[in-house]
Amino acid sequence: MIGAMTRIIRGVLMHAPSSPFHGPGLEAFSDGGLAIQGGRIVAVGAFVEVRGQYPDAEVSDLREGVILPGFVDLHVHYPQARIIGALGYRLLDWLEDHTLPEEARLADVTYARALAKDFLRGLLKNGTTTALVFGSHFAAAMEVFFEEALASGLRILAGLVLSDRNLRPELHTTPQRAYQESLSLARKWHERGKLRYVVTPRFSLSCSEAILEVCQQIQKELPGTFFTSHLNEMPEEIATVRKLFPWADSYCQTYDRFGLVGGHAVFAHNVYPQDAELECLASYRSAVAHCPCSNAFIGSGIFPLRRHLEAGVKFGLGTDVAGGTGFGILKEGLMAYLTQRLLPEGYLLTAPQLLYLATRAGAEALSLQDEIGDFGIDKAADLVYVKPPRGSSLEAVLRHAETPEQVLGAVFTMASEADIAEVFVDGEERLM
Ligand SMILES: O=c1[nH]c(=O)c2nc[nH]c2[nH]1
Ligand SMILES: [Zn+2]
Repeated sequence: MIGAMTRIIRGVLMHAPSSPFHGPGLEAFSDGGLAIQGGRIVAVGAFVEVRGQYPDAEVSDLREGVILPGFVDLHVHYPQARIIGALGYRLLDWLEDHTLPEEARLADVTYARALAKDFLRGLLKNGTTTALVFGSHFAAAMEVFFEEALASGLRILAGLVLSDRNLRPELHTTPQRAYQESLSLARKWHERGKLRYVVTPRFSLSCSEAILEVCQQIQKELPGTFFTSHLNEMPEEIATVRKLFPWADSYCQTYDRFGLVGGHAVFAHNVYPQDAELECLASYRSAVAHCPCSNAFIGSGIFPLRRHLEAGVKFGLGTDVAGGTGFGILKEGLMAYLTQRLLPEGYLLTAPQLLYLATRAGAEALSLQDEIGDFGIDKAADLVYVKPPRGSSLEAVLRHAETPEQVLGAVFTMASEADIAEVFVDGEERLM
């Protein structure tokens, strides 16, 4: 049935199907074609060749901008979509005075549903088609979140957030309730469409050993579920965790003791890892969500990117809204670049590496590299069309760019939400 129900997207195509940290990585087509059937990519290459394979296909001409794979956000908080931009805090007072009061409002399901819509729209408008989402402490808020996520068509991994100490009473659960509510949500939503369930203790600072045991139990009962939490974000936080878990040699061990460091685990931040913690993460093939805007915004510090690379720890990018500054993964790429420049031992990131971190590395962190992350054959046709408005400064720069690296460098440096002209999820336009 070659040619039937096929659509070709024509334009400047760029993707990073392999790691540009270990080879060239970038593949670009200045007049490319990407053929889609049933939401899947069936051909990619020079337009004339793809057109030759599918002569009857409908062609969408998107030659005024750049087409990239959908972005992957490895760490973003649903309850915090409306509280971005609080200046002047550090992590622990930001949580107590600014963030947890807002999270308590999700006890109201009507509020939670409206917020879920704002949140999912925020992802889509910024070109994020897959996200590992930090959820709410309220099971009813997670029910409506999953309903909205399913309707959005986005690939969303999320779960009920668990804590039983050091937050505020409304946000605390008990081990028994945590077990029952998590299992019930996971049984209903895990692997429903593109949704996946994520076991989510907030961070060791707010969890008893009994809660971490419950997390282990849930993962045993539901193999294939994911795991996420925070790790080594700030010195004050790390010192408190040390006091709460005197038997642990490291923050990472507070999770490892309960079997929570595994191949389906993503830890946010890891700004201050010990060497042994990097070895532990690498040996389990766990991943790290690097959130450079958040790390700067709440003053956490600069991510030791080179040490992660050298230790062989997988990492991708996260916006960490609302410790972060917005839903834009492109901005995270730029901030990763800028913060590394400021470190004497910083890693000089290239444009192809930023693209990889924004797309394929996120897919690998979630073990979804066979499904998303680049334009490989049979993958979901999740695409972002970056097309700056006529007369904008980015448009002028792109018009004069001579190489794919220059184009990508300008996109990461200058593009924002206003430049995301269209987002395709499973081959369908989602922004109008
Ligand atoms: O950046 C962060 N945002 C949060 O909401 C949070 N909770 C615990 N640790 C955290 N770090
Ligand atoms: Zn976070």
